[in-house]
Amino acid sequence: MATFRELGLAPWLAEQARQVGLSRPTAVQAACIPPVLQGRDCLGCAKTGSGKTAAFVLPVLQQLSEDPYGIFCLVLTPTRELAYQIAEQFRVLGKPLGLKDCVVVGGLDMVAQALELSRKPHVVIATPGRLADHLRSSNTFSLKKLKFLVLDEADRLFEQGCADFTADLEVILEAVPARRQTLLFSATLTATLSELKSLAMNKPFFWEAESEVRTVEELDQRYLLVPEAVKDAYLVHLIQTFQDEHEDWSVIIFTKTCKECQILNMMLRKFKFPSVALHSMMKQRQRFAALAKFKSSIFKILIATDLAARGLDIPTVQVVINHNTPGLPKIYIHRVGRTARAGRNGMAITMVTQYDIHLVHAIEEEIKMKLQEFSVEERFVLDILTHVNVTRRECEIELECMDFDEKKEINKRKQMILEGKDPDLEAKRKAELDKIKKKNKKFRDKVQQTLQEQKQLQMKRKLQKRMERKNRLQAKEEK
Ligand SMILES: Nc1ncnc2c1ncn2[C@@H]1O[C@H](COP(=O)(O)OP(=O)(O)OP(=O)(O)O)[C@@H](O)[C@H]1O
Repeated sequence: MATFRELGLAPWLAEQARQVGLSRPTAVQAACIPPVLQGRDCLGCAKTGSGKTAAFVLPVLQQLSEDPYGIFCLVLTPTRELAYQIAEQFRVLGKPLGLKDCVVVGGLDMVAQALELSRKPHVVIATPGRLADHLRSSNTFSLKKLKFLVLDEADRLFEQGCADFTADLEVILEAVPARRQTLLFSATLTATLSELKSLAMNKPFFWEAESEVRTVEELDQRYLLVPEAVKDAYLVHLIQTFQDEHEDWSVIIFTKTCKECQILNMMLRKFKFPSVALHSMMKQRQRFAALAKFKSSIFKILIATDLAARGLDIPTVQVVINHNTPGLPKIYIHRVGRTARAGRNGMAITMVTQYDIHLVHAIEEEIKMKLQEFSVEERFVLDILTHVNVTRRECEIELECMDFDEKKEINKRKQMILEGKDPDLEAKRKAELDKIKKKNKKFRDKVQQTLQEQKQLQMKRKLQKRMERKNRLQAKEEK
């Protein structure tokens, strides 16, 4: 593999990379840095933890050092935590340049951000929502001279998931010049490739790591078949085992909802495990504080929603536990990619209930490999089952007293107002939709019931006939 110098990076930058521990380029860096330096657009698809961030940070810094002006580069990324992580990479690698960066994310003071933007930072790292808000509301900065537009986790930015960035991206794309270099990176680009290609029109260079399997070799991928009702007892047992068997351990547990995340955190704390929660219903300062505590290994367990599924680079994470089987294989790939990064080993354990088997098959099909079973001595789980279930119920009651659901409702309304929707009108629409759904369900149930009854009747008749035939035969034999 070539050196950073051979890829075309300046000596100062190659030296800076070496000093921060990047001695030789990874495959995605070796493939993407030269075309980016040549001025081409780039779409890079490489596995989790393979160094995609430096694959765009390094060439941007090199070009910036040659011709520094205004806001030179804009990086968009789906989560606030990820924005800070990328900014950190720009800072450490761009230290010799005296790089000025600005992070623009939601949940923090907008005025302070507007001031920072007006001071023309070299690089802006932003989540789409907040940057679009700034563009809509102020004219203190311009993106018109931008040289680079980077979309990290590019497929997520264009997905219409629970956070839909489409409207905000439209505002941003209006504000950036058409003549620019566009760089798109993700571990899962392929499904959204055609949409993304329309953004990168400057002799786009597409690179995808050559590999049949979509996850890294160093990752040991397991599943644990558990009945829904005893899931938490298995979880407590797993965590207890890690704690007992390893000196230095660090685990991320992914949950389906914010509420589940909060309850599990409360529950694990009651069992005296050092855990912190990370989900979108927490205040931004709490989110950063939780992540900092986990990164510094003060707390060994991070319980998170899919907010933490993409991009977060915490080298100490040895195990990822999926408390629910992810509904989409893509989410699975990103979640388990929080461990086994940069050549390290790691393990992912996915809890699978009787209702999730089809999801596991979809995951296996996508990643092109089979998950292995993780075995647990069930008697240990049985020993703690009642205690765990009672503790969980206590936590649920505590959370109900904290009006968690009510807060969620308030947040939802706030979000709708921000999106220009009328919450009451939306609620009315939803109620009407629910009514129709209920009616349809009632009809379906009735049809189902009738079919069932007919089936039972047929069975009964069949049985009756069989009995009659038997009786007749018996009577004949007796004669
Ligand atoms: N050339 C290199 N040599 C050694 N380590 C590297 C090199 N490039 C990057 N790394 C390290 O690898 C780790 C993962 O890098 P990075 O976060 O960029 O991965 P990624 O491909 O963006 O992953 P994800 O898809 O999860 O976002 C980081 O800790 C980073 O410092």
